[in-house]
Amino acid sequence: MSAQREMKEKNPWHTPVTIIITVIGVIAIVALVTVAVLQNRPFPQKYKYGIVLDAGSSHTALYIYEWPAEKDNNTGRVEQTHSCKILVENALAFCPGISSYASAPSKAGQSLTECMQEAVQRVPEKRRGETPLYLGATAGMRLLNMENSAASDSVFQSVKKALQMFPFSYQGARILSGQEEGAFGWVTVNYLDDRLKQGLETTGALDLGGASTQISFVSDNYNGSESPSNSVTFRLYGNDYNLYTHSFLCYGKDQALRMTLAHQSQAGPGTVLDPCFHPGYAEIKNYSVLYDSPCVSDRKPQGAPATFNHTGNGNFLECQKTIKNIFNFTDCKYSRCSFNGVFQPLLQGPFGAFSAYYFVMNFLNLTDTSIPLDDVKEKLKRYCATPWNQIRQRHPNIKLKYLAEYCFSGTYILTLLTEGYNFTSESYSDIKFIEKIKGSDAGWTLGYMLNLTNMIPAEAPDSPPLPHAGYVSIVTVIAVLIFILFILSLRPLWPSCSKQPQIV
Ligand SMILES: Nc1ccn([C@@H]2O[C@H](COP(=O)(O)OP(=O)(O)OP(=O)(O)O)[C@@H](O)[C@H]2O)c(=O)n1
Ligand SMILES: [Ca+2]
Repeated sequence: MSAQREMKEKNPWHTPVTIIITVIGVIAIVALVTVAVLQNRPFPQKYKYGIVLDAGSSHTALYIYEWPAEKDNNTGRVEQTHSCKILVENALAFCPGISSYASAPSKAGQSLTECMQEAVQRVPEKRRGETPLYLGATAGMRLLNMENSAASDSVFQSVKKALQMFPFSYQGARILSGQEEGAFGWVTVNYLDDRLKQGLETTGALDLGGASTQISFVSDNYNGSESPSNSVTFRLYGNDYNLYTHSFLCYGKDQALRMTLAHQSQAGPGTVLDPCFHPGYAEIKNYSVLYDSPCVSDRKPQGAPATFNHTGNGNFLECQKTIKNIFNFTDCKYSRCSFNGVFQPLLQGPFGAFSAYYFVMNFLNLTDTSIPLDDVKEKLKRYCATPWNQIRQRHPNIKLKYLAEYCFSGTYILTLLTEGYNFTSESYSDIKFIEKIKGSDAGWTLGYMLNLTNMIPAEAPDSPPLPHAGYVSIVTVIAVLIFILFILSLRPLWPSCSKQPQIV
């Protein structure tokens, strides 16, 4: 025992100096790591907000987006946090967009109030003043503007007045061009999929609205020289994109239905036996309502009675034949065309098909594009041939107007994709019917806001060479190494083996 005590007494590690040095070393390392952690600690998340109103032909919807305040310019992080559908029903329009207020413009502004009040609740008070608010109108207002520009101006006046009453930073209300609508839909899809930031192959965008439809994609054999009006170029995160885009006005599903019906009603006044509606479907419809659109107004039959009897006979193949009549496949002055003499390069890459593409195919249980196209047609054939009273019984909760049109809409979608845009049995499986991507709705609104707020930089943003955790780990390792080196440097003071006392 006494030998042990003697050894302890002689051990230089137990001298006050080495103990003090060790304690100071440990304190220094702890202090260094604490400073590194605190200094680089991520700030508590603060968010910024942006609001976009999508004034479509058949409805208006409000979207709120948010992103971390300190990442304004670094993107990849803007997300939709809330959406609100403006629900108004009046006798004239089933679920009207702002263009249906042409005869009572003041109501257009009023119709937005409820969703705007919701937006006020959703955006924290101190952020409201800096939150940009945009309204973009699409094909419904394009058509109204063509038909009656004074009425279109009054609708915008009413909408502007209403929006300016709210505590946001109002940035304007305007009609988007078809090109913008197509291009921003493409930006949204690729942004949400993180394809732009990583420079990955992009996804094409297919948008089917009520009054227009857009197709946008990047094709290696398109540089914009053939048909420059279809070209949109972007530089995003250091990559150049040459996008092909086209918007077909009047080829949204509601206007396409009007055109198809107008074509059929030209056969003679009275009854229209429509293969795109179920057997047993019969409704008296008004000619003036059918022809109340610039898409069909020039075809209005002269001296026709006020109404016609719209009856269905549910025949997919006949329906497809009838729908083909609204496309012109003969005139093309380019190397290749989709339809109506519009240039379209070779289809390329995967496609995301959203809005009515999704609503309709989802209802019909046909969103799975791994099902061969022939089987999809077979299913639709059976669906169209199902009697109207059975369809009504099967879907008691779906509004009759929507329900009656799904056979037409499904057939129109397949016709547009295969005959119009030239998707084949093989390339059909490149299409994905989508509603949302990572919680945000697919559509032009997000791309529009990202563009107007300059939130997608042209060049790849500089990022710190190391992430926070990496930085802290490296500082810790270096500090520990320095400490070990220091201990090693005290080696001469270590007790040597030869001096070890013998225990007997
Ligand atoms: N659950 C839903 C919602 C909408 N629709 C229909 O889908 C079509 C397109 O809707 P939407 O994409 O909302 O069109 P808009 O944006 O209003 O029209 P546009 O883009 O042409 O201005 C409309 O015929 C609408 O009646 C549908 O069948 N089922
Ligand atoms: Ca739309």
